[in-house]
Amino acid sequence: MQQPVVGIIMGSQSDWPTMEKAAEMLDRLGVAYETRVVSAHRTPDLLFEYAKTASERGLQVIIAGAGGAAHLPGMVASQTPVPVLGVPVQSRALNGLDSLLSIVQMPAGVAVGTLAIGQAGAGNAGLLAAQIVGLQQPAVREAIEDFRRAQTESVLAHPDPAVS
Ligand SMILES: Nc1c(C(=O)O)ncn1[C@@H]1O[C@H](COP(=O)(O)O)[C@@H](O)[C@H]1O
Repeated sequence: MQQPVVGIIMGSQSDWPTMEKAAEMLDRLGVAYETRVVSAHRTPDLLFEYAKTASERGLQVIIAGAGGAAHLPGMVASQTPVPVLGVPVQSRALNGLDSLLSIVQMPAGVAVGTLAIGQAGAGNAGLLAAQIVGLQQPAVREAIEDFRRAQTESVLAHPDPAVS
């Protein structure tokens, strides 16, 4: 098995239906990844250990998804030089607006690249992670170009909606 270069982490097992979209994208683009449940609130020691060892373990990007009081991406970013992409998971109470604001409003000096709420954001986090990894892996760059070509062809294959 290939050494993972992307870490997909999430605050709870309940985030997996969202975060699996990131995994699916990485599978499609041929990028090796690992998945873990890590929570700033419920498993703080594990969070610190995960973030502090990420770089030496070969991770090049971390995708962190969390919902509600979503402190996970920011806390991970504070403990590693590896770039962190944050995915706001859609919460039941506030539809993910709470998650989005928690992740996007980082203080200056600690960066998290924030994606859109929910599955679309998770898929795009996978794509963006692959683009970062692709800077050093030509095969991944080619897979991204193939993906884009297929996407364009699929849009063009559908007829335009009729105007009545
Ligand atoms: N936001 C966080 C963090 C964190 O930021 O560390 N840990 C768990 N959670 C979030 O709590 C929500 C509910 O979790 P449960 O479904 O386990 O109750 C999840 O969306 C998770 O990401």
